[in-house]
Amino acid sequence: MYNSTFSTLGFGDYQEFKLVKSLHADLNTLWKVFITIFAIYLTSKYTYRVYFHKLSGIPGPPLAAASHLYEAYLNIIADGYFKRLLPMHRHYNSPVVRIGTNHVHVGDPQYYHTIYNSGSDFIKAGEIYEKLGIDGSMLTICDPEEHRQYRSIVVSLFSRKASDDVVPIMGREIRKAAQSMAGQCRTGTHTVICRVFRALAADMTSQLVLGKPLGLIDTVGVEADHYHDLMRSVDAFTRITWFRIYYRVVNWAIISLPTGAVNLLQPGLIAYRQRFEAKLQKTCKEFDSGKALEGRDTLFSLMVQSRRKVSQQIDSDRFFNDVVNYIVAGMEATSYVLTFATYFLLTNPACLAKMQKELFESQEYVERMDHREIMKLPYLTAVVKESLRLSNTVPGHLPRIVPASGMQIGDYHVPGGTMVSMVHPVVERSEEIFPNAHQFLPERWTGPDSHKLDKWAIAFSKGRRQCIGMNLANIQLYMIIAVFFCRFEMDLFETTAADVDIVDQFAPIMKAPVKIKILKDRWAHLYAE
Ligand code: HEM
Repeated sequence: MYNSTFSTLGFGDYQEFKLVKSLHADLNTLWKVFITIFAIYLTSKYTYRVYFHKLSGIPGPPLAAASHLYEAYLNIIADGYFKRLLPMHRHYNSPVVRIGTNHVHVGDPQYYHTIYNSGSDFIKAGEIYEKLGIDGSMLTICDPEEHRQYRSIVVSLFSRKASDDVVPIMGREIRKAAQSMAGQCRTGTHTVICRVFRALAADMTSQLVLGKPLGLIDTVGVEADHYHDLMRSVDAFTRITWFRIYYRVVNWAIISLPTGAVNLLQPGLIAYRQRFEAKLQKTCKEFDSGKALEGRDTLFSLMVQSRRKVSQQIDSDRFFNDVVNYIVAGMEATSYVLTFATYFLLTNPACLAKMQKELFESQEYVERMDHREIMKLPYLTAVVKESLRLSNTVPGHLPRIVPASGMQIGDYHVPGGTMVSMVHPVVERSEEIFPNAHQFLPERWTGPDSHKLDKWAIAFSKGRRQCIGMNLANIQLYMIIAVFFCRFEMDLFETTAADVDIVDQFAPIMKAPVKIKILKDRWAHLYAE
């Protein structure tokens, strides 16, 4: 009878019921043991990291010291860890705070040059840079000797002279962009200005690095929203940058994606890759057959010539990552500063009027796009410097590793091997260095003592790891601001201060795009058809 009862319950007989019951009890016990061990493990880890770790004497939020999840939450879900850092220094009243298990942040500008200047022994932190998913790109090379060798191969591409040589093509491209915006002026439509700047900057970077513009500017005015595939791809890439950094599996998963999925997520990227690979192969073949490489140097020719022996293979994945890094760094950083400059000028009519007066008085140079003369204009120079200062182009930490001897910060000794960072606003928003630091005041760069501030102009970073594209970026900033503001009377369109607040995706992303309307084309008569 018992057995029939057990069989109605789904068991063969009483013995089987007992067996399953004891198994169930064993599993329950096992589960409890597992949870207890796990809780002990977490508690000891927490206790060790917060109270006994070599950085435990440095103030900071205990959760940040205990786990990377604190930082991951703020970077992935909230607006970005960088927004919490300056308040943290105030809260703990300390020049150094512990912001991760093995990571401190310095909040006193006097240490900036120790960490980032030439001659500094603070090397880039591989823990962050090597996880960006762009292995082989200059930005991610952390070993100082490897970086020195690589940079010496390509540095001539980015010299002031090489950047000057790009100016005639830059002038042509700026004219094209301005013409398409003039068209919008006639139809009364608004422009998402960062997309025009992104197109210009991507084309200029590829002209400098690859010897030819990618042609993005030709789509401005053709595509209604100017949202080129390359921009979509870059946006898709940056959206997951923090996931890549914290969870390696994401990088692995992306590499393993089938072509169709990559095309969907990052439109056009595979086509670019094929194009660059074909060009690289062609350059290799030409060089290997003893043919002299013609024309101006490009990344292709320099990389091919730098191989230790003829026919040595170039790792195409790493080469492609390097190309992508140049284009993305050039496109995003430059367009971002230009967008901010536009916003600052359109919300500060007195500064705009002062700059325009100077531009109108030099209109012949601006029309001719004579960059040497344009770059001498004092108020425009001040506008460029102030826009660079306030736009916080690299919101992330720029982490470095403290050398073996350690570092003294105020009363605290930071041991060698610790990751140390300093976000740019520590310097760029310092009231001691830049009084009324949150205001857009180009005048601060024009006074008799203003040259002393140049030491604190750090938007491109300093030292050996300073931005290699600085010359090109500067020329673009001057030329584009000069031409657009001399030619057009513009106004913001449905754009507020909240829109230009930024989210840190390793690159800064504005909460909403800056939109403008062109009210008047002052040069319409020059370009009348
Ligand atoms: C206004 C525009 C720009 C700003 C504010 C800017 C800013 C910076 C900063 C702060 C760094 C240091 C990053 C770090 O230490 O992790 C950097 C590095 C770099 N930038 Fe730029 N950048 C700009 C434009 C460009 C352009 C136009 C290019 C390419 C042509 C470029 C290519 C690079 C590269 C390759 C690096 C890595 C250099 C190295 O590690 O040696 N950037 N940039």
